[in-house]
Amino acid sequence: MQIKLASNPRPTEYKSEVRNLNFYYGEFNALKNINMVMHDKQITALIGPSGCGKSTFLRCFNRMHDLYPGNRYEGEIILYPDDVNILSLNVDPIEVRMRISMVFQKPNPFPKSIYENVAYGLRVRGVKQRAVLDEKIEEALRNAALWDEVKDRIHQQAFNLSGGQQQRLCIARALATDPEILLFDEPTSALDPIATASIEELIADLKNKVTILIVTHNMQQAARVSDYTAYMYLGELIEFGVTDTIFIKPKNKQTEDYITGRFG
Ligand SMILES: Nc1ncnc2c1ncn2[C@@H]1O[C@H](COP(=O)(O)OP(=O)(O)OP(=O)(O)O)[C@@H](O)[C@H]1O
Repeated sequence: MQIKLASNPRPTEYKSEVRNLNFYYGEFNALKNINMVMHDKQITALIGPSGCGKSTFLRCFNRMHDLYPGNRYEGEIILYPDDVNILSLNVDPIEVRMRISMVFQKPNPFPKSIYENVAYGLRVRGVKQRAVLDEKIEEALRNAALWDEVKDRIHQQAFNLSGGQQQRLCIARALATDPEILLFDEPTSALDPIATASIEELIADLKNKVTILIVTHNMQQAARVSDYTAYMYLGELIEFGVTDTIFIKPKNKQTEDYITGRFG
């Protein structure tokens, strides 16, 4: 369906704008004509029943699908302020992934020290000076609310950390290279309630620094952390709007049925 955007859109308020996006796994049309905006330094949640296309949509933003043959995009994902269509064949997916980082469902640190995990992306970008690395790593760990817990054992194996700490380490790793957008694919589904609460708190704090798109199965989580919510069903974007409106007074019956647990 066509989503009506603000009548006088001011792109400076947007970090990204999705225009007529279709995505195909081979012949299968997994995303159908999606139109949506992402507001700058705000949190947008993607919700909807299993298989509706949330992860597929999220993965378009860092061109993850390019890694597999037979996948095809149509339409545009515009990144502001420079107005670049990140799906364009002229745009290098590696460039896109420098600007748009992803945190996965299960914490996936590398089999390296805490320090080297966070240093990884910086080293790929050619940062060599020890003082610069030290400074950037401390900043990223502080921003991921992990510094105080690890500062005395920063050269120890990342696998020694708890699940929640490992996920915060993955967030620090993603933050170290100063991305403009952070993508989260169900970042707390493998964590206990206490670790989940600390990650949610962290995500809420991060929006001062970065624009966030988060896929979650957990509607309470979407309601707690996000500013905007998109409800998807069978590859379509059914409704998009301010989170409070979507949860309290959705316009679409399908959204309402899902939110109230009558469906899905
Ligand atoms: N690699 C693939 N090849 C073919 N079809 C796929 C592939 N990955 C996902 N799909 C299909 O695309 C549709 C959307 O899947 P997707 O994983 O994006 O949904 P989702 O909303 O994230 O689901 P969940 O909440 O269960 O993780 C589903 O019908 C799924 O079966």
